[in-house]
Amino acid sequence: MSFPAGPLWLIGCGNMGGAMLRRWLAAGLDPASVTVITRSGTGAPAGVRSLTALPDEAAPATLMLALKPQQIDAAQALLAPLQGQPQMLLSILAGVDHAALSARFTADTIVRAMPNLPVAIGKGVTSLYTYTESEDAIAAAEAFAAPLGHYEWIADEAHFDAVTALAGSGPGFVFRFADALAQAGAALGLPVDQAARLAMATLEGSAIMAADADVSPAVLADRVASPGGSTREGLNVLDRDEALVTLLTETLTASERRNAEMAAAAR
Ligand SMILES: NC(=O)C1=CN([C@@H]2O[C@H](COP(=O)(O)OP(=O)(O)OC[C@H]3O[C@@H](n4cnc5c(N)ncnc54)[C@H](OP(=O)(O)O)[C@@H]3O)[C@@H](O)[C@H]2O)C=CC1
Ligand SMILES: O=C(O)[C@@H]1CCC=N1
Repeated sequence: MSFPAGPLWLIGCGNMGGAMLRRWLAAGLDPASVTVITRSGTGAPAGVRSLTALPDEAAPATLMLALKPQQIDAAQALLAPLQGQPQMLLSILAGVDHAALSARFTADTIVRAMPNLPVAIGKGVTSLYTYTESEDAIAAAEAFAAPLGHYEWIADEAHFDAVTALAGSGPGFVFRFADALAQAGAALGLPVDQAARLAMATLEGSAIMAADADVSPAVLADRVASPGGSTREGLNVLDRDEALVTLLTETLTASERRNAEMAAAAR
């Protein structure tokens, strides 16, 4: 799948915008077609035009908002003099909904995308949402999403904050789990660096195996747990009163609520 024709401008290019752009460049996007606009003029990959103000040029084919949700008003002010309108406005702003975007920006098509950090290695998850039924616009959005890893369309925008909590923030929770696993090993007396290495390699192998398996992670967990053995004793702790499920439900609920707050602030 090739990238849509025409220029791509990014407003903001930090942790996430930078990760996406670097992946696109690695997948063959022409750096000469890309412009990054930030306040500091930093963060753009080599070969990409980096500006601190809107250029005196016609609107690009694709305009991506990659600054913080709290910076949406600054983006609106920056883009006010834009000449014409982009074919696609791609927003990765957590929480900020289609209505808030369309009240501030004009584009042939507005697409919300919620990536996660592993897009940097082409193993990300990107959730997409749009009102449009234009096949060309949908194909253009998918052309940007495909090099990033797994992507799917979310049918109901009301689910977008939950999707953001699960997959957008998810790597943060998984990284924290990896750290906790290592800390728990160290608490049992293992050298700290060895516990960290073992935890990370265990997570890597388990994630790859679960992703490729034809059975659920729950079934795989039971395969690790020999009857009467030690894994079952550990699983009993995680399963007692659904402790882990309860903790993660609370975790996602808190993130989802924050996304909703940011959405409300942007309306
Ligand atoms: N980090 C993640 O894992 C994920 C983030 N997101 C979303 O991605 C967006 C960006 O997050 P993240 O990359 O982490 O944030 P960062 O703080 O790393 O990056 C923000 C970028 O916006 C630029 N910026 C800030 N203000 C302006 C402005 N007024 N005009 C132009 N550029 C500006 C910053 O550069 P400068 O300061 O030089 O202007 C910087 O390049 C957020 O909306 C977030 O919800 C979505 C999914 C996952
Ligand atoms: O923390 C945030 O607000 C963003 C949204 C998903 C991941 N990072």
